[in-house]
Amino acid sequence: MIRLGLSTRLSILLVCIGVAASGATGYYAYRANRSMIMQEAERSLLPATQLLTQRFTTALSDVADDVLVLSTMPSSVAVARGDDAADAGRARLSQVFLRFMMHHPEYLTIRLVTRAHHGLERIRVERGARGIVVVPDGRLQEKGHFAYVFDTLATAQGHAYLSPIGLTPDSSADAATGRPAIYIGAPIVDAAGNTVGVVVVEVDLTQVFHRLERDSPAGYLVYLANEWGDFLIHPDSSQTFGFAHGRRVLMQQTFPATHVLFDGGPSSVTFNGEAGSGRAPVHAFAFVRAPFGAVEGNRFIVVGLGRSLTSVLDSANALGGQIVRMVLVSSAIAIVLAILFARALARPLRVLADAATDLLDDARAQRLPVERSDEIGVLARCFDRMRLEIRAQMSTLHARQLELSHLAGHDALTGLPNRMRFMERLEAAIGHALPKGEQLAIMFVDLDGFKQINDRFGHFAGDETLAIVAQRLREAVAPTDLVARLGGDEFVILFSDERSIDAIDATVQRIQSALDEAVAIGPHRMRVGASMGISEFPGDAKNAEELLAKADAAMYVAKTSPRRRFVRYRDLNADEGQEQYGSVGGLT
Ligand SMILES: Nc1nc2c(ncn2[C@@H]2O[C@H](COP(=O)(O)OP(=O)(O)OP(=O)(O)O)[C@@H](O)[C@H]2O)c(=O)[nH]1
Repeated sequence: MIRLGLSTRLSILLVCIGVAASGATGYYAYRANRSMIMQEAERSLLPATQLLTQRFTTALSDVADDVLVLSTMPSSVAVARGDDAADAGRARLSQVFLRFMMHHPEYLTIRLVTRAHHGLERIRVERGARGIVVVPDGRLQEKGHFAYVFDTLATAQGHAYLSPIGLTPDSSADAATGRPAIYIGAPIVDAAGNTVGVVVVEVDLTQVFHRLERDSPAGYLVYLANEWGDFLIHPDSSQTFGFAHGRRVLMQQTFPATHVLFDGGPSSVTFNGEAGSGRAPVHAFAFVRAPFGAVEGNRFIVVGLGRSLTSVLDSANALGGQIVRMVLVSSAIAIVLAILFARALARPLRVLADAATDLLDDARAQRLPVERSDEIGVLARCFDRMRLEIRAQMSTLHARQLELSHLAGHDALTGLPNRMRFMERLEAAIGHALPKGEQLAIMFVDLDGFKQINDRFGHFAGDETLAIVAQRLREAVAPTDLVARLGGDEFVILFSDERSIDAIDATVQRIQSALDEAVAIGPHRMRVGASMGISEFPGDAKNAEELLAKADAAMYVAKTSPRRRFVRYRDLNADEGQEQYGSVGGLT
């Protein structure tokens, strides 16, 4: 598995944070901008809807004004009362009605209905297939059972009655069967204050609706519903006047957000398609409830406008694209900065780690950021102090180790290598000489009569003597030769250099001369003799132990010989008088 360094991991972390932060910022900026644009579109839609509503109600008010004018004409009162002189007046009034019909193509009928005779029509002018006609008396009907008659009769003087909007029945004007229509009526009140009849105008709303749609901005969807929610205007005409075809298509079902308008809540509501209307999410909607008519059961209408948000959201989407580019650029910058920052942070740590890896490397230690004033600087300074202390401790320890090692391999009294160190050096020398076929020799030196010095002058004098002998032996041999003390009064010398081997006899002479010189111990002067035995590699032995034993044996022969101070081991077998050295017979 690849192990990532601190710098890499820190870079990845910072990059992730940077990219996530810029991405989240961009995303929320886009969302906020989009919802702001949509809310603005909804808000701006509301005044347009209110204006449209006002136009619709104004159009109906104009009709109501006409009706009120007609109902207050003196001839209307006379005709409604059925005065005998009214026939002439009725003819004139019919003409007035006719003219109103001519000026208002949306009027389907204008009726004057008397209260008497079960609401008998006294005048009816209607728009038929053959144009506007005054209906002859024979076709006039009793209308007292129609709501628009008895509701208008119940309406106060000076007020107009507006019927619910419905489709014109078959019995209406021939040319307008099945069209959206409304009855607007006003009571005819005589001088005594009695309501004697009504004037009712039947209005074809098709043209009003068309005008509303025409007046609304292009591309807008127009909706109109009655107080129960039945669509009267809908972009899809099959959704309108469902109640007339035995099915209800209700605004509050199509747009659940409009429920509040029908439940007596606020008089307007705005939302967009994303607010759960079930419509395409690319539309903003505004719906306004407006009072309509004055009679119970005929209370209000709801007008709505829908606006496509496609063009509005285009700018949001353009901004979204720009945000994506900005996020990409800022992410790239974040990546570069994160890498630089992580490296800058990790570099001093790496220097610290390098210095910690090798405490003895001064070049690495010199790169420590000790001059920094931050936490890393504090850490570096602490580390540098610790490093110097460790180094000092290590030097001390090393010196002690060397001392111990020296003590372990040297004799404390004479300072010469001891037996153990001598054997190591001898084995090493044999190992070196063996493959090269070289020679080497050792000399065993044992003092004569040393015990007497101890006994006569004390142990201290013996020690002094041993130290002086060691010094003289060292001076008597070549620098390449190794003098060691085996213990007691026994010394040994290793000759590994070829010239030293050749000059052994001369060396023996020098040793003897050196030892013959009296040793001064305090006021006393004494002589110390020595017996020497020499063995050679590879002639006498093949290994260190054997070589030493044979030098010892040769020395022993010399010690026991009354004439010889030194003996070569190789000479022992050659000597015929081995019995003369019988004490070494077992050593060979
Ligand atoms: N002062 C002193 N005496 C030591 C030391 N080591 C051993 N000795 C003594 O050295 C003496 C050696 O005895 P021997 O081997 O009989 O010595 P010698 O009298 O020279 O006899 P030969 O070797 O047989 O000639 C003993 O008395 C030891 O106690 C030492 O470090 N210092």
